[in-house]
Amino acid sequence: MWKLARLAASSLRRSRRFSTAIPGPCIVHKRGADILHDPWFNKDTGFPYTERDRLGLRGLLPPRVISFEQQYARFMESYRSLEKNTQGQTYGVVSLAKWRILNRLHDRNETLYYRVLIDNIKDFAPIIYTPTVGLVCQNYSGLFRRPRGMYFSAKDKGEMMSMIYNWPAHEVDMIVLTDGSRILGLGDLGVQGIGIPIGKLDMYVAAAGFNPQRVLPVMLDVGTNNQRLLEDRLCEWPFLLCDSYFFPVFSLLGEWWERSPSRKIYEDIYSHELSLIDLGLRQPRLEGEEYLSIVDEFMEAVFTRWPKAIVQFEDFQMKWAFETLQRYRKKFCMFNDDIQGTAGVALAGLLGTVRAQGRPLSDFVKQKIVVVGAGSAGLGVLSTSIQAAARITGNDETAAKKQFFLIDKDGLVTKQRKNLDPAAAPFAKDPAEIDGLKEGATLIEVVRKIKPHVLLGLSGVGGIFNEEVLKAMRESESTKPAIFAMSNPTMNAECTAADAFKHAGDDIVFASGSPFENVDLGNGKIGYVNQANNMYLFPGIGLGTLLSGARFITDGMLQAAAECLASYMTDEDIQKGILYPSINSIRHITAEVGAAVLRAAVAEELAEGHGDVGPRELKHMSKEETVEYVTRNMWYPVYSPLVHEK
Ligand SMILES: NC(=O)c1ccc[n+]([C@@H]2O[C@H](COP(=O)([O-])OP(=O)(O)OC[C@H]3O[C@@H](n4cnc5c(N)ncnc54)[C@H](O)[C@@H]3O)[C@@H](O)[C@H]2O)c1
Ligand SMILES: O=C(O)C[C@H](O)C(=O)O
Ligand SMILES: [Mg+2]
Repeated sequence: MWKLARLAASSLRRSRRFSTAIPGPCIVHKRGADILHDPWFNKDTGFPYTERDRLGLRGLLPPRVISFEQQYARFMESYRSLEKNTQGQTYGVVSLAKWRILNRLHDRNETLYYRVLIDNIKDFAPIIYTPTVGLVCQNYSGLFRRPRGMYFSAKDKGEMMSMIYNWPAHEVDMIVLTDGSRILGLGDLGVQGIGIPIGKLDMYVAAAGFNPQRVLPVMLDVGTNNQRLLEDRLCEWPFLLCDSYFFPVFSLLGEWWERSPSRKIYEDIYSHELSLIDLGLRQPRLEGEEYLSIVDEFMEAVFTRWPKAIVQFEDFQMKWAFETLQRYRKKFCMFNDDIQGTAGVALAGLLGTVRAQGRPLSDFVKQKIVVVGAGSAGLGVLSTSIQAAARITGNDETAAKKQFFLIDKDGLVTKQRKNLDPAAAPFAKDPAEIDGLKEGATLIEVVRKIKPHVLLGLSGVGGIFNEEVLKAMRESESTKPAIFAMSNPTMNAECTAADAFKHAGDDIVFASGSPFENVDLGNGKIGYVNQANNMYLFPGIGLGTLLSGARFITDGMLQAAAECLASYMTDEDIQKGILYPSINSIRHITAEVGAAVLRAAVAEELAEGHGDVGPRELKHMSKEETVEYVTRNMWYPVYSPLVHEK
């Protein structure tokens, strides 16, 4: 099946790439230079002469017409030479340089950008998405050149219903929204968190074929509690306003400069282009009702203008992640990716680890799983996995819960915990169940005592699966212990792939949220690295929901997505420790996931249809026809003839 999937994916790519079919026209309401400056329609030197005439472009471009294929080759050539020229430089310098060259293309010509992204997704996903997107967010104010998406701030209260009409597209299918309060494992980055919705939506376009003209990244700026951003270094050190090229001049000031507190800041700015001015509101985050009233107003505005849009909540701190999910999930078409998308991807991986041991899925309930991190992601994984275990055995959730152990920053979570977080309470252990372990037991104590089959990290703390913990996993009761270091970005991963294989042994299954290279174990053996990242599900959840026309995203639809991913891999691959498909076939897996979500919506009688395809037609589609329908509806970047209409 896996081979078939790959073949299908590559033949889809090939046929599209060399297709001679003439794409349908695209109506534009602008002419001349306005078109050249609009990345949705711009073709750079690719405008044919007839189009140059029709659109008033004659003379605005050099005379030679360059084909799409030539433009593509030219871009890839510059990208490869940038790779060559930055060899030996630090990760930060190289990856930001790569991000910049891609971002410039994104800002100029989206058709070409998405084509190079789709065709080179394995190389480019780590740049436009995790992990580089984390570095981009950290430096966003400094990297900012052109706005992308929309910004709604606490200052816009009462205005959002009209502001939403400032967005130029008539239709929007998918919105990714953040308030910047928990960006990957990097904490509160305020307005700079906008990089995350942009990166997620790039994946929506690349993996699910959303039309880039119908997606919208949104930042809800309600302030920040990040002291560094609040202090706004520009105001503290006004003389730093001068251009960074003056840095060498400052160096001439000798010892005074050496001792100056500004020096470090200036060096940061000079060497990494760090921002001097944060672009967000300089106020502490709104809390309580004030906060919720802003989100309420935004949601009302969105669904008033685009009643069929879908909103993905992304990287909200835990308290608001749970609260907003409960508040809106039965009112609007929305989901929280960190809670629900992550849970499905993790569950698919956990079921894979049972198969990797050559055991039937019913043995899932016999696996002992330690989850490290009791935040939105960790708790989402726990509740979804417990529900799945209960379904598999037909037992109730109380029985299923016994196999899971939860650890947070204060150690093992038990019912004896003072100020136990209500969200974590359902997973807190009874002292009678933990046989000798105490409330707050450390990670190493828990691993030594429990000898878990799986150690799964969603703590955001880099390196906490240290040598001692990984070595203790050698005593696991599993024949193939699994280590999931799911925190992002790379620096925040609980361990590296190399360390996991080195300390826990060659016979483990390894997955991480950010990509690592496979590990050479010697003697021709390879330690496979899986990327357990919600990117395997959110694009399909969004696409399946859109095409079904469902007004809500139910647990049943999410469960269908997770089950589809879990059954995607062959036993042969799973035995090798490969739990998820290669990112190269992300469009194929997304079509399957999208179809599964759509069918679940149909089964729950929620599907209202999309475009010309009504609920009855959806209902009568076979499984294969649904996959084909979803695939056919994926946007693919080709230059369409532009037709001007006033
Ligand atoms: N791979 C993926 O698809 C994926 C998806 C979602 C989140 N994540 C990552 O998971 C991490 C956590 O996300 P979140 O939304 O749950 O964050 P969160 O802030 O809501 O939760 C973090 C949790 O980790 C716990 N923690 C902190 N220090 C700890 C320590 N030393 N030992 C044990 N636990 C500790 C905290 O108590 C808290 O419960 C982030 O790095 C994020 O990037 C990955
Ligand atoms: O953004 C990612 O790469 C995954 C996840 O949503 C996260 O918050 O870490
Ligand atoms: Mg996230």
